[in-house]
Amino acid sequence: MQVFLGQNGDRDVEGNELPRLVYVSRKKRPGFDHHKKAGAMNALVRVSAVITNAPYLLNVNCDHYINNSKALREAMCFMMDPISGKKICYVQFPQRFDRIDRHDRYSNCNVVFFDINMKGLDGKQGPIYVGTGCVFRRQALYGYDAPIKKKPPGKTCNCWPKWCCLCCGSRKRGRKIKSDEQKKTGRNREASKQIHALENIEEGIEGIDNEKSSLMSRLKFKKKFGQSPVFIATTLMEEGGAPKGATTASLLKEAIHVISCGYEDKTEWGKEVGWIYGSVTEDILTGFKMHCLGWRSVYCVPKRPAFKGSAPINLSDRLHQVLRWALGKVEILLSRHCPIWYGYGCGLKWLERFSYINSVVYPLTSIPLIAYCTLPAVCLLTGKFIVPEMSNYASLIFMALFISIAATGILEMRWGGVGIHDWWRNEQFWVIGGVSCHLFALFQGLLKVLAGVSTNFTVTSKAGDDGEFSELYLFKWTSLLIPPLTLLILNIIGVIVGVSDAITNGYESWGPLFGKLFFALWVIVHMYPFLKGFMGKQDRLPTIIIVWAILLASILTLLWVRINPFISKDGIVQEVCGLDCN
Ligand SMILES: O=c1ccn([C@@H]2O[C@H](COP(=O)(O)OP(=O)(O)O[C@H]3O[C@H](CO)[C@@H](O)[C@H](O)[C@H]3O)[C@@H](O)[C@H]2O)c(=O)[nH]1
Repeated sequence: MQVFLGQNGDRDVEGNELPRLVYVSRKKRPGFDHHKKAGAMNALVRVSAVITNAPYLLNVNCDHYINNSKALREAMCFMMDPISGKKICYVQFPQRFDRIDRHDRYSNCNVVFFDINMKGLDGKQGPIYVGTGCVFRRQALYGYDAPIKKKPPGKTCNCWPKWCCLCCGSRKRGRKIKSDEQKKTGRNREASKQIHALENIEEGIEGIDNEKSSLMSRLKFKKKFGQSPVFIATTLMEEGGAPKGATTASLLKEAIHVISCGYEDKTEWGKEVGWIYGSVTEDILTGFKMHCLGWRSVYCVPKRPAFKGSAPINLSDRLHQVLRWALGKVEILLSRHCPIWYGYGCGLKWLERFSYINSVVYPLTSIPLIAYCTLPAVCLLTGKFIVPEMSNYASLIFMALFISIAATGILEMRWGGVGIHDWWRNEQFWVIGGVSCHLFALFQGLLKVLAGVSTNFTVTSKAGDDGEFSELYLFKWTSLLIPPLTLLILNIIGVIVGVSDAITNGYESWGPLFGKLFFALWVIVHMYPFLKGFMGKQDRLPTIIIVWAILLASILTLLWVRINPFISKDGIVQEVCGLDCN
């Protein structure tokens, strides 16, 4: 751990002490699970509590930077709002990126998510936490319930002195409170318990009360937060501020203690406290737990982007990033924290739950999506049609559904200020990612749950500094490319076979062909950015792709000849073709 910018506290021109920069590098013992980013964040939460104990924390990825010096003040406006501020656990800013290619080929900017979905969630219980560009209330990270709304003045309880603290949720230092929590239910009880425990431990630490109950509370706190009394003391200081009377040297020593390897053993860090472990997308899980405790979050979108960062601009890195996100969601879906069954009877609102469910089940859509992308090619190759004949009534319902989906899309785009180009890129990458990353994530997630095969948090490779976008054209082979490539080739072969079939069979076969071609071409245009990703700068296909395409085409041709070998079941039918061969 190194302290920069004035070990002894430098001062600005007005004599105010300047903040110090403390660089922390965790000890990582081999064979120990350090919980990657979530573990790193938790270590930082503890160190910062011991050194400064600021009541608010800013979290930014290592490849992100502050782009708007006023952003933090905007976040504080929400946090310190006298009416609604106390219930806010975090203020999330949208992720914005530098060095993305002009057309945002792989939908890196995620505009639909950041400008439509997140804004929508802000009207419910708040946006989900996306891992960076987020200001937290420190108390919310300690696994406490959100504060309960104060009763209007007329209804204030007057039962002073005995039960005052328990009923009204206010805290009075030094006053002994009898434990009567059993009478209360749900959140009220939990909040009261915490208040009671806080009272006791505070007294214990200051040496005022050494009774058995105080000892019990202290044990409870150690079980929750670990063995550092200094850290525990800081968790009780809601308004923040460094522990009084401690020297810098002793605080630094304590800071090193709280990031030691085994500090979190047998504590609730990563389970109920701090960043939550158990998923490679620790961010969504952490935010979800806070919403379950009744907190609300806020989405803040200043005109000038608050933070900016880099994104993986080449196809393979982008697919790996999407794979990790989807894998994290499958891990949550199959865990005890799945929003379908976790956290009933607590502070999570129904619509917020619904959106969390939506954000963890989406990898499952890869299965129908693959079927929909394969069927057009199958239809073209076998001559059958994907859509069955429909009655008038069914067509009406079909049209109504289609129109309502389109209308929702248009309205969302208008309200969110999203352009058609961004929307279309999003649609394209949804299909590309859906048939590859989401499918792989589903299998990896199942393997993890059923066979215990662990998953890795690999840091995403991001764009470099060159302005040439050379990385955009970089081709890196990965097995994630196989499913979309196969579907693309299948559909292209389907189109070729369908058209050549129509050419040989004459004028009447063109009509039904158009319907079939429509669906196959729909798949192909969705895959267009994927195809571009293969071409590189020179617009040339790599050899491996040509080999794969030839192989696939040969297999399909052989299969087709086997299934439909140009002869009827009764043997070869000889027809007069009308040409005079002589
Ligand atoms: O062992 C680790 C690994 C990662 N990190 C940090 O985690 C960040 C995110 O990693 P990266 O691979 O760059 O993430 P992204 O692909 O950009 O992923 C997004 O999605 C992740 C999972 O949902 C979140 O953790 C990220 O914050 C969010 O930006 C990095 O910048 C590091 O700051 C660590 O501190 N320790």
